[in-house]
Amino acid sequence: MSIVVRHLTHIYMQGTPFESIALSDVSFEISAGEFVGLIGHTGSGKSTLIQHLNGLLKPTSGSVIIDGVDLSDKSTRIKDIRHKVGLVFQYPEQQLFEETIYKDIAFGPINMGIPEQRLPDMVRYAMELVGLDYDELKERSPFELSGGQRRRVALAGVLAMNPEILILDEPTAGLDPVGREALLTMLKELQIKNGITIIMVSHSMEDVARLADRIMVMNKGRLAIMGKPDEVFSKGDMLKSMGLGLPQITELMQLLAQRGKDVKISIFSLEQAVDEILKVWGGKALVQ
Ligand SMILES: Nc1ncnc2c1ncn2[C@@H]1O[C@H](COP(=O)(O)OP(=O)(O)OP(=O)(O)O)[C@@H](O)[C@H]1O
Repeated sequence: MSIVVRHLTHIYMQGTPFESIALSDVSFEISAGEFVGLIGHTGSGKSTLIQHLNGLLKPTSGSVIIDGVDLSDKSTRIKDIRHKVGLVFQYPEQQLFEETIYKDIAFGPINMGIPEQRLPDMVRYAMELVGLDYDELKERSPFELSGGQRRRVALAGVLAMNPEILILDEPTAGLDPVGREALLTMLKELQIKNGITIIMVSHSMEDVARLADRIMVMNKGRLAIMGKPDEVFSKGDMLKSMGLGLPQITELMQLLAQRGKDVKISIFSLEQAVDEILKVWGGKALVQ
């Protein structure tokens, strides 16, 4: 399911003294099955942008076309779009409210009018996708779980509606390192195994560099750069001028290159860096 955004502008409180241009002439396309990282300094327009992708916000001008359907067309049923495009806000676990995990995850499908006999299979499927054991957990209260597990329940609630596009606003915020890693691995698997298109807002250059096929960089309401991680992170000075940095491991490789070492600089993970360093130094100890 493709996403096409054309000349999208969004002005909050237009015509008042509080008017604020949050998005200005933003255009891009995302293909089905891509993992896109969305980065940008605070206030650059990321949240405003993602809320347009499932019709939660309406463009001041320009268009958003999901799978060939223009969300601004009068005939478009926004409810249908919301089932196809799952939006996971920051700290989604704060919106859990049912007494059991089962009821919380079934809430969306019930609202969609899914017949009751199909619900157990849908809830089981969604829980399996996020690595939660259906039989063990379905009757438990979400409030007995750890923060990371609660977030998985919230995510399962969105996945139960079988979205083709999943948009997440800083999904790892507030999780410990183990919880972060597990969640990111799970998202990558959702893309690879289930073919779900993923757009992930993140403040972590490391995470987007490692996971995203392409990265969008927002700056002051405009789409400043969109490209593969190596294209985006080759523009270090431009990123710096927007208050952003490079993944630390990329920076390390660039420093080695600047000091005359013949290393590849488009390196985004520790594993890649170790391989590259061992290749260049022939497996010998680096410090002798
Ligand atoms: N509901 C609103 N009413 C008025 N202005 C808003 C509203 N929401 C956002 N803005 C303004 O729009 C601009 C873009 O905000 P937005 O929340 O989209 O940025 P962001 O990149 O998601 O920021 P952050 O990283 O802090 O979440 C900012 O100048 C912000 O102050």
